[in-house]
Amino acid sequence: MPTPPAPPESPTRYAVVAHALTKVYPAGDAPVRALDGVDVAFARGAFTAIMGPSGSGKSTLMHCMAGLDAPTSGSVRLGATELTELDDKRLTLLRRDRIGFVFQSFNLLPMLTARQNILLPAQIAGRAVDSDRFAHVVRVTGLADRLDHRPAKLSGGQQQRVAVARALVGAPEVVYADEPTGNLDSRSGAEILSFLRDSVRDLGQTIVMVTHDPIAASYADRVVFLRDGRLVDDVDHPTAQAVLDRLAALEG
Ligand SMILES: Nc1ncnc2c1ncn2[C@@H]1O[C@H](COP(=O)(O)OP(=O)(O)OP(=O)(O)O)[C@@H](O)[C@H]1O
Repeated sequence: MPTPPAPPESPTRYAVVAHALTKVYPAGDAPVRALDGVDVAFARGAFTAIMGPSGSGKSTLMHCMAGLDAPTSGSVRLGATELTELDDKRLTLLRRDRIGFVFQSFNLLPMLTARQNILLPAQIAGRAVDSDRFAHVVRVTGLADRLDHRPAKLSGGQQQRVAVARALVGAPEVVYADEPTGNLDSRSGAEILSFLRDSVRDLGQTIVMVTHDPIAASYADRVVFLRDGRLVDDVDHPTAQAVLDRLAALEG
């Protein structure tokens, strides 16, 4: 079935727009519909969390929106670019040049210093880093006196701060954070979430975060909820309690 085009306002108000997004994993007689017609738009300069019960499709949605996985049907736009029309090579370039990533497992290169890790994506892309932005990101993440340390000499919280700085320094159109506090103690996790929130407020960054944690979600401007591959709820200015209540309702 042909997919209707994404809404025309997407290049301006929204950083990312998914329309009628469906992902089916073949599994013999019982294929899994991980996404089942999702329509969602992520506003520029906003921090949005994606939540839902285990298996509801959160990771699949993020992977399809980030060009890491191809949907079965539907459309994903980053700005004015339709991701589903791009071949693998162009998707790789788009991820490199226009998207930042923060993963649960930090994903730093152990032989490089914090500074080298932060600058690596720009270096690979042959892109100059704005020195004011670098200084700002280093200052807000509190890494100024750690820049010459290798990851093994940094705590988990500091390593994740490096990963956040790396994602932010190139001012990507969107940063996807996948359980960014999953490996951190609560104090380090709160710091990382504050950096993410501040980067939205101070730098106008757009962030989309998958999380299981209602407290983490309460740092976001908005939480969208998935169940069985469908978008079923949406909360603005969430409190941890409001998120817990919605999750309980979804899981009940
Ligand atoms: N590569 C795959 N092959 C087959 N099925 C898959 C694959 N990846 C995900 N699925 C299935 O798709 C559904 C959605 O999975 P997904 O990982 O997106 O959910 P999730 O909400 O992120 O889950 P969790 O909170 O447990 O990480 C699940 O039923 C899952 O088993």
